[in-house]
Amino acid sequence: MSLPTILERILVTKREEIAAGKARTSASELNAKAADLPPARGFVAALDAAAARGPAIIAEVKKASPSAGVIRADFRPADIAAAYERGGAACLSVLTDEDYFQGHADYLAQARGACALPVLRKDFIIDPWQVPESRCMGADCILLIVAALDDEQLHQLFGLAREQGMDVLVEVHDEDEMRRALALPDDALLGVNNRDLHRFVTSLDTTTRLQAMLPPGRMLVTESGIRTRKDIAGLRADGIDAFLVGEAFMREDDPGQALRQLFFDTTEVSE
Ligand SMILES: O=C(O)c1ccccc1NCC(=O)[C@H](O)[C@H](O)COP(=O)(O)O
Repeated sequence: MSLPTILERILVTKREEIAAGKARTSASELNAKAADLPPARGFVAALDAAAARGPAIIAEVKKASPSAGVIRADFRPADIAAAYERGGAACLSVLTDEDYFQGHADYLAQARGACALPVLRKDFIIDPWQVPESRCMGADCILLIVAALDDEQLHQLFGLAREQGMDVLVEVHDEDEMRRALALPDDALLGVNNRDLHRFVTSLDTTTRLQAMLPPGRMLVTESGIRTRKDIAGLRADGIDAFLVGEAFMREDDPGQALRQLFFDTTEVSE
């Protein structure tokens, strides 16, 4: 019998966390609270606007990960968000999972409160209860990981998020998942995660391979393992407009400056 993947382990914990959350706050309470909130910031609109000028960057606020352990010990989400905005990010991604990423719902609120950028809640959304929960946290966009959902759940969660005014980043790892994602309405933002969830290794070729399945002109976000200007030049040459980057920024003293240098500095560097 093969060992469970990290995703399978995360989902076991997530189901327990959701059950505990539901015992504290009902879906109807969350829905009532969400109905009183101001409109979400347009996540896809911000990416589209940025992509019209150059690469569109989703900059991730990430303290730790299962593959890397603690990435940034001095972790101040508000300062990081402000730095990312100065550095030219189009949007933010904030990890809210506590057990595997040392994230927190408060980090999303702190990051969003420190800038004007739309914010993705990067977590493992598998239950309808988490949709208004995300909206109440301040999320402008949620992540749906195709590998974690059957088709019925995928379409249901997508529809609920759109009803609540949030955008949705739909993440795939392979051809079969991409086919399933393409069956969603066209306003689904598609992302390819380059990280293999069995071995943790990242391969940017995954993006190149799966991008070939998209209709021309459809935006694709490449996620994970983007570290160098050479990586970016290769993906740009393949027509990729949108990049989700965490670790490469978070290991630097000034993550915003790191973003600017990696994506927008025109000075030559040898890599
Ligand atoms: O980062 C991990 O170790 C990880 C493990 C299992 C599931 C998801 C994981 N990461 C979430 C992400 O998708 C990344 O945080 C995001 O794409 C940024 O990646 P990177 O630039 O490599 O930090």
